[in-house]
Amino acid sequence: MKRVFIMMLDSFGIGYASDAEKFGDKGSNTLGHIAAQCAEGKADDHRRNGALKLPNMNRLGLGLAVQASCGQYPAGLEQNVELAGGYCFAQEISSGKDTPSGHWEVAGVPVLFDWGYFPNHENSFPQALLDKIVKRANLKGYLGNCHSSGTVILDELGEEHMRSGLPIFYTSADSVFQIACHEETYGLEKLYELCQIVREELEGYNIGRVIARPFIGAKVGEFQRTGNRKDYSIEPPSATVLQKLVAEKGGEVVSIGKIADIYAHTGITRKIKATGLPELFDKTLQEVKAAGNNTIVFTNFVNFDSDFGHRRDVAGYAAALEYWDSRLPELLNLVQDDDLLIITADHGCDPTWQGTDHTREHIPVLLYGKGVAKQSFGKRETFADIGQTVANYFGLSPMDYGKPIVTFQAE
Ligand SMILES: O=P(O)(O)O[C@H]1O[C@H](CO)[C@@H](O)[C@H]1O
Ligand SMILES: [Mn+2]
Ligand SMILES: [Mn+2]
Repeated sequence: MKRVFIMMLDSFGIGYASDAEKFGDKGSNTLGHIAAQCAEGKADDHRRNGALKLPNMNRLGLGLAVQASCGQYPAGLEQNVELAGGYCFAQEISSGKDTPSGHWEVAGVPVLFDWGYFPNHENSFPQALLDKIVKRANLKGYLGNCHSSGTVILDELGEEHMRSGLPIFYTSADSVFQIACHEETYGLEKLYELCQIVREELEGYNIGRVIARPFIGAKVGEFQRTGNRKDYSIEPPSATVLQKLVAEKGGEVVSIGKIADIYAHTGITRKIKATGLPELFDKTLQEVKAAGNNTIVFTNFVNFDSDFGHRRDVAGYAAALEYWDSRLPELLNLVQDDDLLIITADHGCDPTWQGTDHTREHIPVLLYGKGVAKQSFGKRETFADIGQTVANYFGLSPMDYGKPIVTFQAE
C-alpha cells in the first residue's frame, strides 16, 4: 500500500536563506531563535518553561537539520541522538515567502513569477479597485485600507466596524487582500460573499489570496478571530503532485485544515475541517488510520504561524512546538512499512524578528518510513525536491522541478 503523509508546520523555518537580505531577513531563524530564548530562560510563562523540548522531531534529525542549515545546533536540544529517520533542509526558489508559494513549491510547482503586492502602508489599495468593490458589494465604505497585523487592526478598528458595519480591509508584505468582519454583527456568509466579489475584482492584479478574517467578541480586548477563516487563492500555475496523483493513479488526496484553500481546491479529493493544533492532530490520526492505497494525507498546522509567529510570541510558539512534538509518537506508530511521512514547512516567521511578517528561511525536511535511510540528505536546492520525491514514490510522471531526496523502486 502506498501512502504519503505530509505534515506542514506553517512557518517552521530553520535559518535564513542565502537570498534573505533581499527580504530584509538576513539573520532570521525561527527555530534557532526560539531555542536560544528558551535556553536562556526567556520563554518561561504559564504555558511552558526551560529549554526547548522536541525529543521526537529531534530523533528524526531536526537538530542536525538546523545545524546544517545555519551552522549552529539549536540551543538546549539533545545532542548525539540515535537517528530514526532521514533529514535535510531546503531553500526556496519561488519569488515570495508566502504560504501559497511555499506550499505549491513543496508540491513541485514553484512560483517563478512575481505576485502583485499592495506596497503602500497607508491607503494601500488602489482607489479604482476600492471604487469597484464598493459599487459591486453595495458598501457604504470601508475601514483600514492599510498594512497591519490582523490582531492589532481589530483593537484599532473592531468597535468602529461594529458600530458602522463597514468592513475592515488590510494587507501585509504578502500578496493578500484581507477582510475582517464580525461574525455576528456583520455575518459570516455576507463576509464570504464580499470576499468572493473582491476575488473577482482582483483579476489582473495578480494577488495570491483574498482572506476572510471573521472575529467575535463584544469590545476591544475581547475580540478573537475564529476558525471560520477562509482563503480564496488563485490556482497553481501547473499541475501539482497532488493533481498528478489524482489524474494518473485515481488516487486520494485528503486535505486537513487550510490545505484545500491554499491549492484553490485543485488536486484535493476530500476536505476535513479542523481548528487548533489538538483537533488538527486528532483528525490527521483519524485520516492516517483510514487511508487506503495511493493516498496523500496532507495537514497544514496553521497555528504556529497565525497564533505565534505573526504575533511574535516566542513562548507561545515554543509551547505549540512542544505540544506537537509530544503527539508525534502517536503518528509514528501508525506509519506502516511502505508509508512515507514528511514533516516540513512553507516559510519562516521568526517570532524574535522585527515587524510581523514571514521570514525568508530554509525549511526542515524530516523523512520517516522503512524506505528512508537514517542519514543526512544534505542541502536541497528547492522545496520542489519534496514534490519530486512524492512523484517518484507513487510512480507518477516526473515533476518539472526538483530532484528526489530518496528514490523508490517502481512496483
Ligand atoms: O496578521 P494576520 O492577519 O495574521 O496576517 C497574516 O496572515 C496572512 C496570511 O498568512 C499574512 O499575509 C500575514 O499578514
Ligand atoms: Mn504559511
Ligand atoms: Mn502567515
